[in-house]
Amino acid sequence: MGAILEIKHVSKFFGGLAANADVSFEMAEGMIMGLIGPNGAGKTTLFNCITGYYPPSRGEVLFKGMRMNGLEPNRVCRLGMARTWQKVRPLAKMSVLDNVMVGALCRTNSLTIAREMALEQLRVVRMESKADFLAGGLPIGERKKLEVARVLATKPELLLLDEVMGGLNPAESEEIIQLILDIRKRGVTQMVIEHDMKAIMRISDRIVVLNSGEKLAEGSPEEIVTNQAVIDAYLGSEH
Ligand SMILES: Nc1ncnc2c1ncn2[C@@H]1O[C@H](COP(=O)(O)OP(=O)(O)OP(=O)(O)O)[C@@H](O)[C@H]1O
Repeated sequence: MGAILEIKHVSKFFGGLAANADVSFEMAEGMIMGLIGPNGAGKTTLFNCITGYYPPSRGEVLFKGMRMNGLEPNRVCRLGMARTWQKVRPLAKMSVLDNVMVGALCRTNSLTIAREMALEQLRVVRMESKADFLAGGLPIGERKKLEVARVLATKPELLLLDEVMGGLNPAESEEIIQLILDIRKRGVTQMVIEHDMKAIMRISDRIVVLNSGEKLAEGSPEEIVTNQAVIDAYLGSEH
C-alpha cells in the first residue's frame, strides 16, 4: 500500500519560535499513527499544517500525492481529510443529529441524504438515541463522540484526532479506543494525538514523537517505549 500522507520537511514559525522544525514522515494507507510529545511540542500545529489550516512556513504536505499547502478547509474536507478539535465546540443550540448533518453536507446538498448519513454515523458512535437532544447539554464524553460522528459524516479517508480522550474517565476512554479500532476496520487511516500512553501504545501501528517542534523519534510502540531519548524527553522512567 502506498503513502496516503507525506510530510516533507515541514516547519512552522511563529515569530522566532519554531513550533514545527523540519518534520518529515509518511503514513501508509489504513494505519493508525500516534503523535505524542510534551505540552507545546508542536502536535496541534502539525495538525493545522496538515489540514491546510495553517500554511507551513517551509516544506510541504502531500495527501494522496496532492499538495495541501494553503487549501481551504472545505476543499480539504472534500478531498477526504477531516480533523477533530481539542476543544470540542458543538453547535450548542442545534440537535445532535443536525450537528452531524453539518458534516455530511460536505458530501451532499440533499438534506434527506445528509440525514441518513448522519444517522448512520450516530449509530457508529452509539448515540442514535440522542439524535434529538440539544448538543449543548451533552456531557463531555458524549460531546467527544459527537465530534467523531460529525467528522466521520464527512466520509474521510484520513482522520486526524486531537486528544479525543482528554478529560474522559477510563470507561469513556475505552469506548473511544474501541471506536478508533472500529474506524480502522472500515479502512480509514488515522493520526491520533493523545497524552494517555497506555491508550496510544495499544492503538498505534507506529508512533512519531515530537519535542520542541522537532521529530525526536519514529517507530513501532515497542521501539518508542524503549527509546532512551524519548524516555528522557517525555516518558520518564515509570513507563
Ligand atoms: N497561533 C500561534 N501563535 C503563536 N504561537 C503558537 C501558536 N500556536 C501554537 N503556538 C506555540 O507553538 C508551540 C507548539 O504548540 P502546539 O499547540 O502545537 O503544541 P502541542 O504539542 O499541541 O501541545 P499540547 O500537548 O499542550 O496541546 C507552543 O510553544 C505554542 O505556544
